[in-house]
Amino acid sequence: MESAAVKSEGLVIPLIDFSLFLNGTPDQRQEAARAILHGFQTAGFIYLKGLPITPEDRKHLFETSAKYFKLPIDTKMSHCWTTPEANRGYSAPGREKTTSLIDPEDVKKLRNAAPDLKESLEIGREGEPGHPNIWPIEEGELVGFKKTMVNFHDKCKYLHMEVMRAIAVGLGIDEHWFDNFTDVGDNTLRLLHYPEVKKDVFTINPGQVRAGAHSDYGSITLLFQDSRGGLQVQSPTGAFVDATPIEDTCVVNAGDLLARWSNDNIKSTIHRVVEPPSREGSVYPARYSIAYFCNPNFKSHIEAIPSTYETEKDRKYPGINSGDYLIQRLAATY
Ligand SMILES: O=C(O)CCC(=O)C(=O)O
Ligand SMILES: [Fe+2]
Repeated sequence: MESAAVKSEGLVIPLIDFSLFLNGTPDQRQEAARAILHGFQTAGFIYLKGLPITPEDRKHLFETSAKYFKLPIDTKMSHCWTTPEANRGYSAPGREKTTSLIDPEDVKKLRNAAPDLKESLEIGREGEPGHPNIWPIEEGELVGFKKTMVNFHDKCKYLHMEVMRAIAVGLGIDEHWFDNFTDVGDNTLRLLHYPEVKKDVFTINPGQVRAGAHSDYGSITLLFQDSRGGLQVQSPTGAFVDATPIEDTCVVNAGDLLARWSNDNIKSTIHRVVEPPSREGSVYPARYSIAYFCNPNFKSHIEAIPSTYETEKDRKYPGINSGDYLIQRLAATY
C-alpha cells in the first residue's frame, strides 16, 4: 500500500493510498496514518492516491483554471491581490517572489534579478468577514467559474481535516484533536499558471526559475500538478530532486506553522519550480498547478501539540495566533 514515489539524494517521498485511511480496516487505517506521519517527519512531503477528489473533478478544475488565465490581462488586473489580510485576487507575473528570505529589501533585490515566471489567482473562504472574494465576471467560457471553485474549496477543506486526523492517529493522540482547528476552513485555493517560455530564458540568467525556493506557511498544502514537471524538493544533502507528476495523485507537504506546532517533529521542506525536463523545440510549454494552502482556523492559538514534547522546557516556541502568523509571512513576499 506504500511505495516510494521519489527516492534520491537521501530524500524518500512515499506514495500512500489514502482510501485505506478513509475506508480501510482498523489495521489498514493505523498503518496508513503511520506512513503519512512518517513521510511528514522525514521528507516533509508525501504523495496521496485514492483521494475523495475524482479525476473528473480534477480535470474540470484544470480546464476552468486554463480558461481563467486566458482572460485579457486588464480583466485579471481588475481584481488583483491587494493585502496580506485579504490574501485574495490575481497576481500578475513578477508580483510575488517566493523565497525563504525574510528581509523585504533582500526579497526586492531577488525579485528584480529573477522574477518568478508565473501568475496566480488566490481564492479564500467564502463568507470570511470583511474579506469577500472578488470573482471575475461570468460570461462566455467563464460561466460556472465560482461554483467550480467553491465546490473544490469545500472538497479540499474536508481533505485537510482528514489528513490532520491521520496525523493525529499517527501521533497517538485523539483522532479528532485537530478538528477544532480545521473546521472553519481558513484556507486558500490558488490557481497557478506558468506561461510558455523560451528555453534560453533559463540559460541567459542561471538564477531564473518558475517559482523560487521556499517553504509553505500554514499547516499543510495540497498540490495538484499537471503532467509537465518542474516541481523540485530539497533533499537532506541540499540537492533539489524532481517531484515527478504521478497521475491522479496529490502532493501534500507540511508548512512552517505545522512544523512549529509539532515542536519540529514534522518538517516543512524547501521546494521550487524550475523548467521541466528538456524536450524538443525552443520553448517550454505552459504548466498549470493548483495549490490549496491549509491553515489552522485564523482565530486559533497555536502551541505545541501534546505528545510532541515531554516537559515544559522542551517546548521550542511560544504560542502564536494562526491568522497573525500567516499575515506576517505573506507580508514578506508580496
Ligand atoms: O506549482 C507548483 O507545483 C508549486 C507551487 C508552490 O510551491 C506554491 O505556490 O507554494
Ligand atoms: Fe509552495
